Amino acid sequence: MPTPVIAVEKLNLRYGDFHAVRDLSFEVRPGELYALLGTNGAGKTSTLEIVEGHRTPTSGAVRVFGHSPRDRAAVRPRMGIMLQESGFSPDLTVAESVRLIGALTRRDDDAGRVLDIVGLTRKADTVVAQLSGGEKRRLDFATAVYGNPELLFLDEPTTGLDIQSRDALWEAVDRLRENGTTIVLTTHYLEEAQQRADRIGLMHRGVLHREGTVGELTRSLPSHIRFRLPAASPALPLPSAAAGDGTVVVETFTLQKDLHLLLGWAHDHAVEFEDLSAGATGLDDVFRTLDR
Ligand SMILES: Nc1ncnc2c1ncn2[C@@H]1O[C@H](COP(=O)(O)OP(=O)(O)OP(=O)(O)O)[C@@H](O)[C@H]1O
Repeated sequence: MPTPVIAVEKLNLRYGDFHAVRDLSFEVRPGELYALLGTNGAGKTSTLEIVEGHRTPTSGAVRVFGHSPRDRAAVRPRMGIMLQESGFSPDLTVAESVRLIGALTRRDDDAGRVLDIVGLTRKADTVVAQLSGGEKRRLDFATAVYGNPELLFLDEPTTGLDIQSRDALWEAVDRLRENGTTIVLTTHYLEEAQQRADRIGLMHRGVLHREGTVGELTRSLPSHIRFRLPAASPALPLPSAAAGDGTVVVETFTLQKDLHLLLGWAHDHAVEFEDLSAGATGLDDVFRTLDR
């Protein structure tokens, strides 16, 4: 097993009396996209702030590239950070902001190159105060990827972005991954994590509730087949439940087989299913199993 890029062991964080992160342990391996997901207030941002070196834990061990995250000289040049809220100076231009933050990372790059990635070339001379919310997010991303960091933190990167900007952002992430960049992602857009994460850590109330690939997290939950039946249909060949709106729901761990059986039955009985849908279990189903 290669040395992890991030190693977190028995991390605890208290805000006064409030125990926000409890005995959290996880590793992020070289080149993987690790999604730290969870419910509101689960402790994701607090955890990332510690790993990024912005916050001191109450107890526990954190290593980034084998160093303490507080060892700025060793760690900062190797990581790019896209925070949830940007801290740009409103009266600097877009290009000046990139150059300033780029200089702080001590990585070399060209401001024009990263602005091109996020489609902000035409705004290079605009002051930050005049950017839209989505443009500020894109500027955030541009500064995070300045100099192709080995480790990239993306904290809810696509919130407020239109579909073209989202696609452009993920395309840029894909290119970084081809070069071996390790990514840590938090997002509430579960389908983004479902499509892209190599592994997922699922946090709830300060605890790492579950961890694994999407397959590992969803395997223990059934898939659903949903449809409406015309009045006076014969009895179904499978156990089913009725949802409040009259939809019939079949829960199954063998989706393809049961769907085949149902469609064959419908054909034999000349029954037309209305609003038929069949879906594999998603991360959203896993989230719904967490109590509030
Ligand atoms: N500075 C602070 N002082 C006191 N409590 C805090 C502070 N920052 C965060 N908290 C609390 O710690 C908990 C974890 O917050 P955190 O921002 O890490 O959660 P999160 O998982 O990122 O949530 P979200 O998905 O809503 O962004 C929350 O209950 C929050 O209210």
